[in-house]
Amino acid sequence: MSDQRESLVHVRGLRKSYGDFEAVRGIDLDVWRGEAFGFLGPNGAGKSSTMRMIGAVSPVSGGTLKILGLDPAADGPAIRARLGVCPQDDTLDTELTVRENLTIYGRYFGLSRAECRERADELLEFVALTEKAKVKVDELSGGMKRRLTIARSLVSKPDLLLLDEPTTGLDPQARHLLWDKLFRLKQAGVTLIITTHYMDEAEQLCDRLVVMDGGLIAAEGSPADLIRDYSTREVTELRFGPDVMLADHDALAGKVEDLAQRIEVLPDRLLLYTDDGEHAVAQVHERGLQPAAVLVRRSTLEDVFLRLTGRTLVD
Ligand SMILES: Nc1ncnc2c1ncn2[C@@H]1O[C@H](COP(=O)(O)OP(=O)(O)OP(=O)(O)O)[C@@H](O)[C@H]1O
Repeated sequence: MSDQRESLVHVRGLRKSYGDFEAVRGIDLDVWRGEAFGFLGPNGAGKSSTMRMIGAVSPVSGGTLKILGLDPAADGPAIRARLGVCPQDDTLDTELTVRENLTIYGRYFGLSRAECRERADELLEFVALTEKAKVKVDELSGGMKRRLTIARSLVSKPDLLLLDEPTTGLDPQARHLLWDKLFRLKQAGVTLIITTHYMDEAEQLCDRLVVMDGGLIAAEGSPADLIRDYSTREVTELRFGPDVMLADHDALAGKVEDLAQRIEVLPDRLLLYTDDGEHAVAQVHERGLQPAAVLVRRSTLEDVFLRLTGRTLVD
């Protein structure tokens, strides 16, 4: 059967070096039209380096990269004209009003003044900033600035939108509002590529993602696939005070390890990976263990990451 999907970003053996240091060490992936694709990984994993190469603003050190079917070494300007980019740091013009930030960008993309005004109004409404149109950017909250940056990246009606850690530094309410906007864009058919070190963000937004660590891809799949392949249905957390854990680390782990398919020992908790959390809890009590708190929860991408790398995502 032939593959009907259109690869907007085609990556094979991609590498990025800074001097002697290799930040991206040979990765393979495809981003298909219409999906929301995520790069999940801790600080320094190589997500931004990969994103900058996909944005055609940082040269490739090795391997193959095609963006919208074009080679960034030869067709950088043509690629950049067709992408929307929302960088990690806000790069808005603080001297200008909210609206002017959009209209100026429209002019840059060759829209007429009337088209710029129309597009700016449409986008301000989409990101819920119509009431702030005449305000200077300096006066906006962090969440509003992020929404304006996203609006700006949409001025040229791109097929592919790159978002580098879109919600880092935002409060929970601002994050949820932004997720809602990104979700609507996805529904409208915009292909999204998102880097994040928040597992909940990856779970909420991404159809498919790669877990990156140390410049390599540790795993790839949908959030549900990754959880199925690399974790159990449930996780039982046994929380202890730090003093107990430090003193009885191995002894505690030894008392419960046969109850689970896998256990993880964290500074304040033991994690028991089993499909039946309630059963594990009953056994723990039967064995006379007295954790300060017990929690049975479903597995998340954080558990996948811990399994793959032995580390938590946000240390
Ligand atoms: N311009 C540069 N020169 C030298 N080293 C760099 C440069 N940019 C990134 N690095 C290094 O490359 C590694 C990967 O960085 P990168 O920013 O791609 O990771 P990341 O996964 O995006 O992390 P973060 O979440 O912190 O942005 C890090 O060790 C970083 O210090």
